[in-house]
Amino acid sequence: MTLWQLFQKLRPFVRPYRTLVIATLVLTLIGSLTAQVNALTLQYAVDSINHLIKAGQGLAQGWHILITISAVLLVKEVVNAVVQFGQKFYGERLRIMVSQDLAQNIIEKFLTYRLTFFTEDDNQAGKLQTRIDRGIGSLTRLVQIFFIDILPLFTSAIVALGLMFYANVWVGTVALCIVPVYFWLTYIQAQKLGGWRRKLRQGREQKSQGILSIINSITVIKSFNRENIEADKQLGLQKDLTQNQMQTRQTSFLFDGLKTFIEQIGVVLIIILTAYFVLTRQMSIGMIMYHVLLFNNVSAPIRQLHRIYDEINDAMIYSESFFTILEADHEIEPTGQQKPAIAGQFELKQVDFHYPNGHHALKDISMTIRPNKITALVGLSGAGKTTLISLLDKFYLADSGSILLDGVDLKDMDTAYLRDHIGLVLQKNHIFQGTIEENIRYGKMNASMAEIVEAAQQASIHEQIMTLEKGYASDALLLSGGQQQRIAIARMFLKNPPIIFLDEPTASLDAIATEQIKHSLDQIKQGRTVVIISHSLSQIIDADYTYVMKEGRIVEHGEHHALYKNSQVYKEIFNAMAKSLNIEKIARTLNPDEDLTA
Ligand SMILES: Nc1ncnc2c1ncn2[C@@H]1O[C@H](COP(=O)(O)OP(=O)(O)OP(=O)(O)O)[C@@H](O)[C@H]1O
Repeated sequence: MTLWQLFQKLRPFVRPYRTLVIATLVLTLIGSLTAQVNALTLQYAVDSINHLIKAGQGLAQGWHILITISAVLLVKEVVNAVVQFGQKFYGERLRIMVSQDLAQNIIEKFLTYRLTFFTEDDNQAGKLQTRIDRGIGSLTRLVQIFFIDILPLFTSAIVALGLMFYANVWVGTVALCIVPVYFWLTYIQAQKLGGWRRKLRQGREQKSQGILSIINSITVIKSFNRENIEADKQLGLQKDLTQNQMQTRQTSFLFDGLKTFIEQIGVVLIIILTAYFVLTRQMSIGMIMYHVLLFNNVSAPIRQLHRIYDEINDAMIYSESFFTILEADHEIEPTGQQKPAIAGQFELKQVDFHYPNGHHALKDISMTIRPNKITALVGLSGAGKTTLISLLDKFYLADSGSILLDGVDLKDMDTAYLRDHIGLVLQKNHIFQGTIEENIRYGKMNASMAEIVEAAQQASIHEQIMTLEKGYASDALLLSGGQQQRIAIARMFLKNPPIIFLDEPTASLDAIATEQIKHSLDQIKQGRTVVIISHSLSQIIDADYTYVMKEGRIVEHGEHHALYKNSQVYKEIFNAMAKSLNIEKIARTLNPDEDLTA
């Protein structure tokens, strides 16, 4: 991306703050004029005093000069203070507002993206966050650099150069000739530093990632006694970082020295040239100070050039990936228009699905999920059960074949409408940062407290919530895994949808909680379309109809008894589940007197 393209992309974000931009520009112009006042005043002071001395006059006649200088400098300082404050304040305000809009825009945008976007390798949680953070950081820095650094400094430099040319073409030309040398040195410096600075940043990121990883894996590290290995890993990173820092500093100091040298040569040349004009009576002596101070204003922005160059380069790199995310319109979740009355009958016809990484997860799936019935999906790990539910919820679209809900193709159905009618409880707990109340309310944003309590009671978690000091205002993330799962179930009770997908809803619960929830789930299953994935015998037996999946295909289906009698895979899985439960021993424990072999 070129700088011009970058500015074009930033324009819509800056446009709403036109007044701020204009105010900053006006102040910048005033600032660049006041920046030249010192040079003018000093020239006036030197020439006037020189004139007095030549005329044999003293302090008595010079008072007015001192008063004029003091008044001019005082007014200039006051104006300058106001201008600088306004300029920094408006510039900073602009930066903050643009940063806020960029952040909000990208969040609003990627919330509309389909699930495949989030499962792409480049968009994993940490990576996506870093790309967004860095993008916003560098883009707002660019706005800041432009309005707070570049614009005032360069305007002042151009005005100073103009004044030098106006005073004398030769002096102006000397000042102008120094600029390309400076530019060239800065360019080389930025080139050399660019790579190292990037490595430095990467090193710092790796270091903080490393610390994070240690904190996250502290239990494993300690249980394996691997503290020394982890410390050594960090030492390696630290050494690279230190070496990089030293190299960066070395180069910086070298070039800073070179640039100061060139700048001083410029100053000396200007003094010599102006002195020549003074001695040949073409200029007054005050012009020496005048030119030196103006030249200082010319070289000031160039001194910062390598930093600015570097930051612009960074901004271009990071903002590229930021805008890739922001402009990924092809990732926007597709939606149809239809909003039919939902009875809850799914019809799948020859559905095929590949994940974005190419994994063929569903193959030629044809099945019917009936309303008011419980349909179980059974299969070994990785068979494709969760994937199938994801397609029913339109998280992914089938590659081929069709999925109909009450006769309407899911592709033609309004996606938000569809999801309003589906309740999803997954095997992983989905608890947001916040209170228990907020977490349950997620199922129905305008629910009353009474409804929330009722939902919690249905999910058998109310009593436990009441034992907490803060009750429903307690931090939901502090609950145990089982309790969190029941909060998720309460959320679904509150949503009260006609279709329910349960993906191992009791997998993380203890036996008693499972039993309590089983009762609640039995209640909510009434009169709805329920699809349940479970490795629990009792839940599978309860299903009205069962589909058995293997390696992405439906291999068997039927009602429990018939299926068990006539199937292979189902029988195998069912027997294995029963065996793992050690049913014989359990039965003997429960009925010690019964002859189990009879
Ligand atoms: N986001 C993904 N990208 C690529 N492959 C995936 C993704 N999610 C799942 N898979 C793969 O698709 C296959 C089916 O996974 P799925 O989660 O549907 O299985 P499952 O039957 O629900 O298993 P389990 O009982 O362990 O939850 C697996 O081989 C899995 O590795």
